[in-house]
Amino acid sequence: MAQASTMTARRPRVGMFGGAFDPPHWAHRALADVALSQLGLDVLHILPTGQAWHKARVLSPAQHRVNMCQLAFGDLPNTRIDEREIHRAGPSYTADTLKELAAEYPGAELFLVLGADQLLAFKSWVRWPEVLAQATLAVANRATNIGADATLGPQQETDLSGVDLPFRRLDMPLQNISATAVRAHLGQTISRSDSLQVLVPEAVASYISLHHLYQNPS
Ligand SMILES: Nc1ncnc2c1ncn2[C@@H]1O[C@H](COP(=O)(O)OP(=O)(O)OP(=O)(O)O)[C@@H](O)[C@H]1O
Ligand SMILES: O=C(O)c1ccc[n+]([C@@H]2O[C@H](COP(=O)([O-])O)[C@@H](O)[C@H]2O)c1
Repeated sequence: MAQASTMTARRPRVGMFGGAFDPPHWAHRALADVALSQLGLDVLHILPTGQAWHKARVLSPAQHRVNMCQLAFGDLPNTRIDEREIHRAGPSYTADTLKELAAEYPGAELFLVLGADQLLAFKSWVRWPEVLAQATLAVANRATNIGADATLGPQQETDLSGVDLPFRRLDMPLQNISATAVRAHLGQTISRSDSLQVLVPEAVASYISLHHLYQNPS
């Protein structure tokens, strides 16, 4: 009689990393990179947000953000730029996206990659318990000065000790960059493109310059 195998197959590991990516910057790329290696992902879906119900400003046209994501992340292994939230009608809810990914990868282990600021806001997300039931939160720390202040002053880690949610930490040196600071920099600096490369990958900087993006900061 054949013996039942004691070996269990490894479940595929699928990551989801969503963002406005307006524009994608070096910290986004670093976060995708550490997620791939530290979580041992088989695939990482990068999802530019369609309608960001939680953001006050109007996002740049989706096609620009998708194109910049291709330039920022396209050469990372096992990475897919996933446009589904852009094509979905209505606000982008992560619970919907994870439900779809779970159906597309039956039996897979799902990871949601995010920064510390979004972990602190997590209980404001729509159907957040559903998100938690579907995926492991994988969180990189972020400096406390974010937004337009991101590149200023000394860096201090966000205190996550009071978070009463299960999450896994990603080990990433603090990257003092935000998209808000990139947009502010572009709106204010006279000789812009040279210094931009410390904030965004070179190909993204060239794209921004070619398409005259972010000339009026918001
Ligand atoms: N410097 C950073 N360190 C760690 N995580 C980050 C950093 N910047 C962005 N993230 C994370 O990347 C994801 C997408 O972020 P998003 O596209 O909103 O960029 P942002 O820089 O926060 O943008 P904005 O300044 O326009 O709000 C979020 O989970 C966010 O926490
Ligand atoms: O589903 C929600 O209600 C929800 C609320 C806030 C943020 N998110 C998602 O979290 C990701 C990061 O958000 P942001 O604002 O940092 O770009 C992005 O994929 C958003 O769609 C999702």
